[in-house]
Amino acid sequence: MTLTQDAPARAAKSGPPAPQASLIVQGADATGIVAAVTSVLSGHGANIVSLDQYSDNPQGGAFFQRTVFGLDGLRAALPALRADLDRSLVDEFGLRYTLRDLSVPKRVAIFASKSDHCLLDLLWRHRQGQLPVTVAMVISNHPDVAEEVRSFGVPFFHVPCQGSDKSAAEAEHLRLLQGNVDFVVLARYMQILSADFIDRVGVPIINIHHSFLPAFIGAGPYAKAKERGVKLVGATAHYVTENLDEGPIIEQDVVRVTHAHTAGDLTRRGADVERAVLSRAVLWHAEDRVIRDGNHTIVFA
Ligand SMILES: Nc1nc2c(c(=O)[nH]1)N[C@@H](CN(C=O)c1ccc(C(=O)N[C@@H](CCC(=O)O)C(=O)O)cc1)CN2
Repeated sequence: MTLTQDAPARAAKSGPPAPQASLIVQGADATGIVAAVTSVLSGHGANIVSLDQYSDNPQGGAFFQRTVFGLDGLRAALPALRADLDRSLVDEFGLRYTLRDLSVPKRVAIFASKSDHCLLDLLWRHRQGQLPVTVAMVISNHPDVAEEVRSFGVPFFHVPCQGSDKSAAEAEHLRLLQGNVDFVVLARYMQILSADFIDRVGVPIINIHHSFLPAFIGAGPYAKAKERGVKLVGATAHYVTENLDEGPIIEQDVVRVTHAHTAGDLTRRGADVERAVLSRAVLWHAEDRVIRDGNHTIVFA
């Protein structure tokens, strides 16, 4: 007869849940990193809520880890936590890390042009509480969506951008953003950003491209897809670099189409995919689930 003794039920902590933070670690893989992270966190009385890790080579390559932990008195503890993480992860292992209080949502600026489906989808999801961000503003090179954006209580700025010289528009963008956002989203914004702007804005920029990259880079992908006779159309959310539509991919998806679909049908079917892909990418970025590694990403979704 086997007697089993259930472990005594641990009494759940009463009161509000402890504030949570994300700790993102990346760098050269080595033995002992996980132990170092958990040792620092436990030494401060933190409770690990989730921990995801990826090493790209068992023989020693790159190390990526996302940890979410809860800690009462988190805000006051952050300086001492950083000091211990600096000593352990940076000085001992030569790693990079970010530590962020998840109760402070990232601030995002959304850029749009005439197609408004991705923009309005993000604003609707945000109003529903599905996107843990603060929408700081919407900027568009067309005035069409001004009233709808303002109906969500979000500031709207019309910054015209015609012709090849975009320097005046980009200068105005930088003035509006003025270091007051944590990332930018291009929600079908149809202007190519200069390398100078990308450098000076200084925060990640997420774009939704309306094709399953690397197919059909650039403008008019649905017309190109119809011409090619594809059986799938898709969308790709990626970080923006100066190389058009070639930045690190965050998320993709596709939908089936047939010979009977017109280019307009492809556009309409693709729009649903664009909205879903962009909202997932924005959510994952907002929750520190995406780690950039050169022109690739590691996504702990
Ligand atoms: N530096 C980058 N800028 C932008 C990227 C990028 O990856 N790197 N993505 C684009 C979005 N995009 C496709 O998803 C795209 C937008 C616009 C064009 C384009 O040819 N635009 C013309 C003007 C078109 C117009 O005025 O209607 C241009 O800018 O000269 C191609 C692809 C956003 N920017």
